[in-house]
Amino acid sequence: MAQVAIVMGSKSDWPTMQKAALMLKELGVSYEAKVVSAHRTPNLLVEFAESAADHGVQVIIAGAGGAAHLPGMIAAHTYLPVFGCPVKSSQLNGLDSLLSIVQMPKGVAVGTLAIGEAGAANAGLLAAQVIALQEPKVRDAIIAFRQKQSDTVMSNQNLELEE
Ligand SMILES: Nc1c(C(=O)O)ncn1[C@@H]1O[C@H](COP(=O)(O)O)[C@@H](O)[C@H]1O
Repeated sequence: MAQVAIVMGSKSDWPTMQKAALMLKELGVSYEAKVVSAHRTPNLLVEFAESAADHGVQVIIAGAGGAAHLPGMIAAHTYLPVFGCPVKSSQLNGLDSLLSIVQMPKGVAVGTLAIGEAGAANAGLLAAQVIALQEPKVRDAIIAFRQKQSDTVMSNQNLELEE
C-alpha cells in the first residue's frame, strides 16, 4: 500500500513527475504513480480521489499542464493534502499550468509547487516531510539528504575563471 500517490493528467507529464517519484524513492517513502485526468477520465478521477484515503494513501501529488484542473478537482474529492505541480506546457511554458493550479478559491486547498522538474522534486520532498511527522526513518533520511546537499555546496567554493 503506497503512502503517496502521484497522479498526472497525461503520460507525457511523466518525465517531469518522475522527479517526485525519484525523491520519494531516495527518502524511503512508498509511492504509486498513475495517469488520471479531470478532463479525459472524469469518472476515474472521482473514484481515485474518493478512495485514496481508504487505500492508505496519506498525501497526493498531482501534476498537470495547460488547463490544469486535476489538482483542484482531486482536492475537492478528498481531505488528504494535495500538492499541485505545474507541468511545462508547449504553448505558454507552464505559466498557464501554474496559474490554473495556484489560484484555488478559498475553502479548497492545493499546495502549489514551482513549474517543472524542480517543483516536482520538491513536491516529493514535501510529501516525505509530511510522512516524516510519523516515521523517524523518513525524518532521518531527510536530514541526511539536507546534509549531503550542504556538503556539496561547501565543496564547491573554488570559483575560478574559465578562459
Ligand atoms: N491538465 C490536464 C488534465 C487535467 O487537468 O485533468 N488532463 C490532461 N491535462 C494535460 O494536458 C497536457 C497535454 O496532454 P497530452 O500530452 O496527452 O496531449 C498534459 O500536460 C496534461 O497534464
